[in-house]
Amino acid sequence: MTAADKQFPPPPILTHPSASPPILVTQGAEGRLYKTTHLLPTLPCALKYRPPKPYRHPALDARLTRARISAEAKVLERCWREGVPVPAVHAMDAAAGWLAMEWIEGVPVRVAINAWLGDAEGEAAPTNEKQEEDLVDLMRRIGEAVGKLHKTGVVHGDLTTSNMMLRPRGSGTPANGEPEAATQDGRAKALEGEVVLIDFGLATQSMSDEDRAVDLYVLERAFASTHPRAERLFGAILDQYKTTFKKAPSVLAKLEDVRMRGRKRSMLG
Ligand SMILES: Nc1ncnc2c1ncn2[C@@H]1O[C@H](COP(=O)(O)OP(=O)(O)OP(=O)(O)O)[C@@H](O)[C@H]1O
Repeated sequence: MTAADKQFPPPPILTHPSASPPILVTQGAEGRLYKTTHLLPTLPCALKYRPPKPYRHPALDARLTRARISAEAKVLERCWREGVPVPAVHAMDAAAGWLAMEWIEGVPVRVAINAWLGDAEGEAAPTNEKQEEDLVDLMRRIGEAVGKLHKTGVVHGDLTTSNMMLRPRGSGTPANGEPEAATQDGRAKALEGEVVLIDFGLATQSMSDEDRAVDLYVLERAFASTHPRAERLFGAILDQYKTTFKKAPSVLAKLEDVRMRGRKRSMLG
């Protein structure tokens, strides 16, 4: 048990006899993410728990936590209903600060891309056009997922390749959960799978071109800094976004303005 667990023990749902012993996956400033099971010991689930914040007034803290958990669940449910690739919501108790959702197998897209590109410190893995097509294909799947999200009237608020999972199709999950990139065969397979968007903690319902353009801009900036070697391929995401979402042209025009503002800001320091 960590010091944080001692201060605010995990919610009772995690110690219910039907749950498997929870594994703490991440501990962020706002919350913790556990891997456990829900209802059946064979049904893995991701449980997001927002513990009380001792520095906030308890009444305000309770209200904020409840509102955030409910908002995240509502957005996820809306996306799920409309066929956007997101984890399904299994259960929640907003007042107790937790949300249980489908566990997505696979690795974050960030990890898959960087493993495929080769160790950032070392030499870039050699690629020919045919191999590069595998990466472009993944970029298209990202563009499609974001296009579907925006079509639904949701903006994510923190689009990065860490907030997308690459779920292997069928049951071909690598046993250790690591991306397969060591062999040529593994390398080809490392980029296969379905892109699933996660972490809707900052998501909002919005139909505005400006909000959608900012969502794309955040992704563009994050992509350039996380995958500088693949930055020149970012256009494939936007091309597929345009194919998936019919209102894309006005969003992409706005994206030009947002980029311009970004450049001005960085010139001013
Ligand atoms: N449904 C899921 N299935 C599998 N892994 C998940 C799932 N949700 C989250 N994860 C893993 O847990 C990590 C943290 O999750 P998430 O980003 O939602 O939490 P957080 O950053 O603490 O949330 P917030 O930004 O709302 O405070 C993710 O990067 C991912 O590796």
